[in-house]
Parts: sequence; structure tokens; C-alpha cells
Amino acid sequence: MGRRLRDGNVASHTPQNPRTNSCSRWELGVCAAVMACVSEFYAGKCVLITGATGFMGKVLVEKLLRSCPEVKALYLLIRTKQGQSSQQRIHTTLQSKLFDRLREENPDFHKKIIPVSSELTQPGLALSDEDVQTLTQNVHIIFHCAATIRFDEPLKHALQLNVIATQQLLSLAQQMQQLHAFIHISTAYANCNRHHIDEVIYPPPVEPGKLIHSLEWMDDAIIRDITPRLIGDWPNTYTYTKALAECVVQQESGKLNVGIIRPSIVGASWQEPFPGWIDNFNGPSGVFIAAGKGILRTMRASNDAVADLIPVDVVINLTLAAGWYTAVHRPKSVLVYNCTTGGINPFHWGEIEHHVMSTFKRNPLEQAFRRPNANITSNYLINQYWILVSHKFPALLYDLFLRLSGQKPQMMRIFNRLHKAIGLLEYFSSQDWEWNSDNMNMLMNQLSTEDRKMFNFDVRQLNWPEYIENYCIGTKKYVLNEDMADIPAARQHLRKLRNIRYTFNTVLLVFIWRVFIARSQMARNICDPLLPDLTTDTQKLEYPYQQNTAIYCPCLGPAPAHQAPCTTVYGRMTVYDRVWPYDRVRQCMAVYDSVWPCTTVYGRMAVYDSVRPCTTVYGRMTVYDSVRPCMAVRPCTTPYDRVRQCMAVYDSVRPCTTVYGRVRQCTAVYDSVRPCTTVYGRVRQRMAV
Ligand SMILES: CCCCCCCCCCCCCCCCCC(=O)SCCNC(=O)CCNC(=O)[C@H](O)C(C)(C)COP(=O)(O)OP(=O)(O)OC[C@H]1O[C@@H](n2cnc3c(N)ncnc32)[C@H](O)[C@@H]1OP(=O)(O)O
Ligand SMILES: NC(=O)C1=CN([C@@H]2O[C@H](COP(=O)(O)OP(=O)(O)OC[C@H]3O[C@@H](n4cnc5c(N)ncnc54)[C@H](OP(=O)(O)O)[C@@H]3O)[C@@H](O)[C@H]2O)C=CC1
Repeated sequence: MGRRLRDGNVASHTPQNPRTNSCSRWELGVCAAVMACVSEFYAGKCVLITGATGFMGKVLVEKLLRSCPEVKALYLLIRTKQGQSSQQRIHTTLQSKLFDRLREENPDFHKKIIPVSSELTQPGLALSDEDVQTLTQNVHIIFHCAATIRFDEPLKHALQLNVIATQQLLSLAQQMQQLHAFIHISTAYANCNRHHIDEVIYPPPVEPGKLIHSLEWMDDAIIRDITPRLIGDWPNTYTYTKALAECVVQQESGKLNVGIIRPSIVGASWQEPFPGWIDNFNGPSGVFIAAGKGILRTMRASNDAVADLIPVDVVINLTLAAGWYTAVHRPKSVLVYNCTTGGINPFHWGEIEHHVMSTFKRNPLEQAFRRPNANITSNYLINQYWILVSHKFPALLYDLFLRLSGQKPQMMRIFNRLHKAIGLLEYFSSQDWEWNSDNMNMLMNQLSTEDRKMFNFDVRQLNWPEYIENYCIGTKKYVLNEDMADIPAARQHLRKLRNIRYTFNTVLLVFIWRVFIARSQMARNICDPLLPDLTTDTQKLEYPYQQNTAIYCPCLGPAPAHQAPCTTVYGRMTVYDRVWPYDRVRQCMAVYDSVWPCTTVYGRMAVYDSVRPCTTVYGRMTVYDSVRPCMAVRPCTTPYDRVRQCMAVYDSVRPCTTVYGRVRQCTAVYDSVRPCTTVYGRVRQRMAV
């Protein structure tokens, strides 16, 4: 148990009423020792909440109204947005599925909600005088959740909302006559430039007042240029301004009772109001969805790094309990609560990957782009390779398909956005931090048995595989609004995708084999010995070339004597094209065949000799042999087999083991034709003779 002093040092913390189950009757006179102190504390209280239309704000409003039904009023500071007033916006927010359980239990819950129009980035929070008066007279507890959580927010705007608005809210709080507690929601990553993070407010990277003053006169372009220098060790403007906000809270808290909650990565609900509730793409949710849709195949993350996820209901339960504790026990200094799981019940990104993939295979998302199969790696190059092969290449192909079918290409655009988003998250998934959570434990010990159940934030009980499964299903149901009844159709779609993949892979393999491997001697040298030699001993004796050709023609049988496969120009050209796509040779052979199509080896040799009598072993043997084995060996019916057969014959003349040697061997044949300055000229000449 430790209390933090304003100078950031840790001191031993003794609650002002150090009883077991210390529900303090003496300060606010609200509860009995084993009763639900927290909910009774909120009875009759007016609570001000900022950020109530946001992810955490909504869960806070719901939980407060459901578990503290005697709360008097909730003042929600909401800005007008997209032409909707704060009243209309809260009305829309309350329609969310999140409030279904509350609607059932207490249909009149909305009567306690009082929307107050407020733009937090404006002077005086843009509150009307009347609203200021109402708030200063009535509010007992403030929960400040509003913030910009975008990692790419321009520094000036992030500062305005996360720091200046906090400052203004604190000065409004100072005017409040009945305020018991001010709870500020920060983030566990406010000090992510450190590896070990205690529950203290660390010295700010820069004096917030000075920075605010400097940025006031600078134009946006200058600020953009100096932002990387200003934020230094912090990965983005969000974490940087959250660190400054903590400092502002400490500086401006005066006599207020202040608590700071630092959640790590807030995920879907664990238990309340129902498992798996989530309504946005932030943090890991977007990554899970992208992986479930089969779009995301690779991401940089460390398998062994702790994934410090924390369910949103855990954060809200802790926040409400901290509100109670701060008001009742009035710690002398700002108390910071690191609300994390890593130190208590660690789970790793590698395990998360496994459970996310297995859940989405069992409960597929609709209209997946590919079968879910994402892998994380900490290696930059491997990740880049997979981005190229598994992201960009399929995106290009799909866009090509869309273009050809008259639609607008979109896949590359989606991938670019995804890469931007995951690029911003990688900092958090590639390393881990150690957070001290003494104050969270202390607060748990302060709760009555009843409260521990009602405001449960004991993450030791969290069963990760179950939680991740509910989380993934939650993204399907509440973010993508997909119906669970349609899962069989989604599975069918995955099966279709699998068949398409098998077909595509087979075609690709054949293509690669024919275009690259079949032309590479090195690859053949590797592959050929692996193929079986099915030649019988008799065949070997009868026809020595079969020893060379057998391995290329595994289904050898005695060939009919008259068989002469090289009978067409096309077949002949194909053979040459495969061996060496050299236009002149093709031309020559085409000319020969068109002049005198030969069906026997002797005939062919005669043609050859009529153009240029072969005087070299290479030239002679190669031409002769390339024809001869074809006549004896039957099963080589494809051009590809034929080429291999020919090459085997070449090898029998002078086996080559290097690519270079191979090329030379081939060119020896061509060279015997080459002395003609032009082939046509030569042939015409010869023909004339
Ligand atoms: C299976 C693999 C398993 C391995 C998993 C590994 C996972 C690692 C996860 C690490 C998470 C670390 C989080 C650290 C959090 C720090 C905690 C906090 O305090 S603070 C809390 C954390 N704060 C944050 O997480 C904020 C991070 N987000 C941002 O900063 C910005 O949204 C942005 C820069 C990413 C995109 O900006 P911009 O290009 O202007 O685009 P818009 O904003 O306008 O949105 C465009 C579209 O994209 C959608 N979408 C949004 N986010 C994601 C996403 N992550 N992804 C995908 N999609 C996303 C969005 O819904 C929208 O859809 P639509 O409406 O068009 O259909
Ligand atoms: N989500 C997470 O993973 C984590 C969040 N946190 C902290 O929790 C808090 C809540 O986060 P979360 O709910 O996820 O964030 P959301 O982005 O979901 O919600 C932000 C809220 O702030 C409000 N807001 C933003 N700008 C203004 C403005 N100018 N005037 C009035 N209201 C404004 C938004 O209102 P509007 O609807 O009008 O935009 C919205 O209600 C933040 O302080 C964040 O730093 C900490 C750790 C992790």
C-alpha cells in the first residue's frame, strides 16, 4: 500500500479510517461496514462526466445508473457535432445495445441524465453562465474522460483538449461548492518512455504552461516541424499530452481530492453489462477485425511481450471505487492508480494471436477477404516480406479484378490505411512495460465483500482465452453488427475462399515450375536425383540414351520403332524455346522445318548438314541426339518433358553442373548455326546451292 506525494515520491499510505473493510461512516456517513459502500456513497450525489459519448464514458454512465440506482443526477458535458445538439447526441447514445440491460432493469434511467452543451477546447469550456451556476452548485464528483486518443493528432489540438481543457475543468472544479472528488482518466502509457512505471506523477518533459504559451503564437506548419523534437522519447502526441495533463492535474488540484486512473490498453467488457461489449476500432479491436476479415496477415509484435489489455468494465469499476475512496478518505496528495494486468495476470501477444485466430476460424466474420491467418513477428524484414507477399500482392490482384469487372479499385487504399494504423500501434506491441499496481491492490482491500463483487476489478480472476473469445465475438456483434445466426453462411464463404486459394496456389506452382525451375539447371540438378529411375535393365542395355532420358520420362516403355515426336514445326520450336529462347535459333529451326519437314533423324541431319555441316562433336551430337532419343522414348509428350529429355542428351555429351556451363553447352549447338551473318540469307544461299 503506498501513497504518492506531490513531489512524486512514494510514501506509506494510511487511509484516514483504517478499518477492515474500511467504509467510512464518519466522513460522509453513508454506509455500514459489510454493505455496498460504493453504491451507497453515490446515492443522492450529482456526478459530472466528460466524454460520456465515448467508449469508456458510455460504460461509466451505464454502470453508475445500474449499480448506483440512487444517484441523483448525471451532468454530461457533450459538444454539438454534425448538426446534432447535445440532447440529440445523448439520446442516440442511449439507444446503444450497451444500455439494453439497464433499460430492462430501470426503464426510466434516462430521467437522471442532464446533457450540458460544452465544447472543451473553447474558453470557459463554452459553458453558458446558467450551466456554470448549476454545475458549481450541484456537482459532487467529476469524472474527466474526454480526450483525443488519436495517435496522429496535431500537437496543438492534442494540447488544447488533453491539457488545456483539463486545466479549465480543474478551475471550474475549484469553484464547486460541494465537490468531493475529481477523477482524471489518464493512460498507463503517459510515461511510456520509462520501462518501470510507479504510481507517481513523473516530472513533465516540459513545463506545460510554457509549452501552451509558446504554441499559442506559432503557426501550424512550424508546430508540425518541431513536434518530433518536442515529443522526444514519446511515440506520439497523445501519450505526450497525457503526461503533461497529469502534471497539470497535480499543479492545479489545490485543495481538491484528486485521483488519477491510468488504464493500459482498454478492451471489450469482461462481464458487464455483458461479455464482449465493444463499439470501436481503437487499439487492438481494429487489429482483431482486420485479422478476422483475412485482410491483416502480418504485424510487427513481439510474441513474448506482455499484452497489457484491460477490460473496460474493470477500468470503470476501479474508477467508481476510486471516486468513492478519494471522496471518503481524502488522500493528502493525488493518488495514481495504474490499472493494468501485466504484473498480476500476464498474457502475451503470441497467445492473443493464437486465440484471436482460433476464434475467428470457429466464428468467422461475414464476407471475409481471405481466410483468417495472421502472424506476428518481431523481425522487421520478415514483416516487410509478408507485407509484400500477403498484403500488397493480393491487394493488387484484387484491384485488377475490380478494374476489369468495371468497379472502383479499393483494396490498396484499405491496405494503406491499415498499414498506417498498425504502424502507429507497433510501438506498443513490440515491447513491454512493468507497472506497479499497489494502489489498485490497496483499493481492492478497502472494499467490502459486497463491493468487490459489484465493482469487481480483480483481474486475477480473468480467464484470458475466454475473454479473448468474447472480445472477438463482441467485435463481430457490436462493432460490425453481424448476426450470429449467419455464421453457417460465413463458414461456407471461408470454404469457398479455401478452394480458391488451393486452385490459385496450384496454378502458381505450375507457373513457377515452368517459367523458373524448368529453365534452371541448378534447380534441376537438385530435383532430378529425387525423381525415380524406372528404366528396366533391358531398356538400358538396348538403348544407352535411355539411361539419361529415363529419369525425365518416368513412365518409360518400349517405344514403337516408327515413333518420331519431332514432326511439327510447333513442337520443334517449343523445344528450342524452352532450352534457350533465342530468336535466331527459332527462326532457323522454323525455316528448316518449313523447307524440309523431317520425320527421321537422318532426314533432320541432312537438313542440318545442308545448311552447315557439323564439324564439331558438340554441334553434331547435340542436333542428332536431340532428335534421336525422341524417336525411341515414348512418354515425353509435353514440350517440357521433351526439353528435359534433350538436355539429358546434352549432358551425356558433356555433363554440366554449373549454369554457366549449361549455357555454354546450349550455345555450342547454336554456334554451329551461327556463322551465318543472317540466317535467312544463309538458308537462301544454301537452298540456292
Ligand atoms: C491477430 C493479431 C494479434 C496481434 C495483435 C497485436 C495488436 C497490437 C495492438 C496494440 C495496441 C496498442 C494500443 C496502445 C494504446 C495505448 C492506450 C491508450 O491510452 S489510447 C487508446 C488507443 N487509441 C487508439 O487506438 C487510437 C488509434 N487510432 C488512430 O490514431 C487513428 O484512428 C488512425 C491514425 C489509426 C487512423 O486515422 P485515419 O486514417 O484518419 O482514420 P480514422 O481514424 O478516421 O479511421 C479510419 C477507419 O479506420 C478505422 N480504424 C481506426 N483505428 C483502427 C485500427 N487501429 N485498426 C483498424 N482500423 C482502424 C476507423 O474505424 C475508420 O473506419 P471507417 O469509419 O472508415 O469504416
Ligand atoms: N481507449 C483506450 O484504450 C484508453 C483510453 N484511455 C483514456 O480514457 C479516456 C476515454 O477514452 P475513450 O473513451 O476510449 O475515448 P473516446 O475517443 O471513445 O471518447 C472521447 C470522448 O471525448 C469527447 N470529446 C473529444 N473532444 C471533445 C471536445 N472538444 N469537447 C467535448 N468532448 C470532447 C468525445 O466526444 P465526441 O463524441 O463529441 O467526440 C468522446 O465522448 C481518455 O482520457 C483516454 O485517454 C486510457 C487508456 C486506454
